[in-house]
Amino acid sequence: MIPAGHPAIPAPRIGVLLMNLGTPDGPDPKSVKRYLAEFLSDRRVVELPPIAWQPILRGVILTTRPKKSAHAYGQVWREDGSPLAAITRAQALALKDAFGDRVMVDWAMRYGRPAIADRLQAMKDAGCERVLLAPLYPQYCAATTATANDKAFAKLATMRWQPAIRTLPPYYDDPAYIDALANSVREGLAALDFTPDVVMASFHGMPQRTLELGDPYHCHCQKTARLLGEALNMPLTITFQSRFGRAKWLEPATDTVLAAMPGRGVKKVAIVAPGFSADCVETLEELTIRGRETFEEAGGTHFAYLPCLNDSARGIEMLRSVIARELEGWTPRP
Ligand SMILES: C=CC1=C(C)c2cc3[nH]c(cc4nc(cc5[nH]c(cc1n2)c(C)c5CCC(=O)O)C(CCC(=O)O)=C4C)c(C)c3C=C
Ligand SMILES: [Fe+2]
Ligand SMILES: [Fe+2]
Repeated sequence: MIPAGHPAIPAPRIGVLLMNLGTPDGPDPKSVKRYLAEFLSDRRVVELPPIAWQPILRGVILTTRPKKSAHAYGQVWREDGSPLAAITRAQALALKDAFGDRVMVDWAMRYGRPAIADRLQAMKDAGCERVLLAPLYPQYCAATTATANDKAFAKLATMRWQPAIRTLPPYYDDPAYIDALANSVREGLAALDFTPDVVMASFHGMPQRTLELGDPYHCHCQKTARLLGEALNMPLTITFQSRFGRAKWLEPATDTVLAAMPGRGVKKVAIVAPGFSADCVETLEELTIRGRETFEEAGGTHFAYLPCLNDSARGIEMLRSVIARELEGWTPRP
């Protein structure tokens, strides 16, 4: 029995915390510098000893890149903020409606705001005794999935009374994800006023060394592209974008392929970015703006970028189904 005067124990709730990468607070060099300093100091992202890396980061990268990146962000910034943050927020709201009162859905960013630690605390304060951490990356990468989970676990390490925790596994080959992508690409292609010679699947890159050290990201991307191609019944050209730094990154590089295709007679291209759960600076600026320029300057005549699943009805239904499966058995106590 609860003694008189003791606060009633609230009904146990389930929390789902969507976690994405993070983005600057504004499209200005100062905000971008703060964001990049945190992001690129993460040893899951740049796997170099700090004593070698920090002088390069502080001396060269943070004095040159923020201005260039701020320009890129400025070209895609929306009235409601950074596309990545606005879309992740919209995904959380839509999933909240989909799950109803039983589940508290919230969102947080690995770098910047809203912080994972704050949102996890808010879930605990709201009575969530069970929390699913959901890194929104279909393909597992230590630099994205693991570091988001690490950040949540670091907060849990400070809690006396932790909620029970599960993490969302990567869903790169989940039929719900492949079907949603295939339907979205089919619809996108049908709406074009041209038939592409090539459909490209561009994934974010990572250093080649990371693959050699055992990161499954490259294999996950390959499998997603194979299954998507099979579902669409068409060959896809897989490429890796966003190369950073001097080390060798996964190949073939998206920009190199775009520059070479027109010379080989490929003048019409459509690009999809299946590794991004939300459109962001990497898809909206690097692919849609710079990718198009590269392709057209090389002689390409038709270019289309097909959007990510974002908070579309089929994107939300896909997320709902992969999340719901991980919540099984977590029915509230009577
Ligand atoms: C989807 C998976 C991603 C992987 C894998 C990844 C690895 C990775 N990224 C960098 C460096 C940068 N990435 C940047 C932006 C960015 N990266 C991802 C996703 C992955 N990154 C997203 C969703 C975004 C967009 C963020 C946004 O605000 O819209 C940037 C910042 C932009 C810029 O200055 O160009 C950098 C830098 C490294 C080194 C890396 C290594 C494994
Ligand atoms: Fe990145
Ligand atoms: Fe980029």
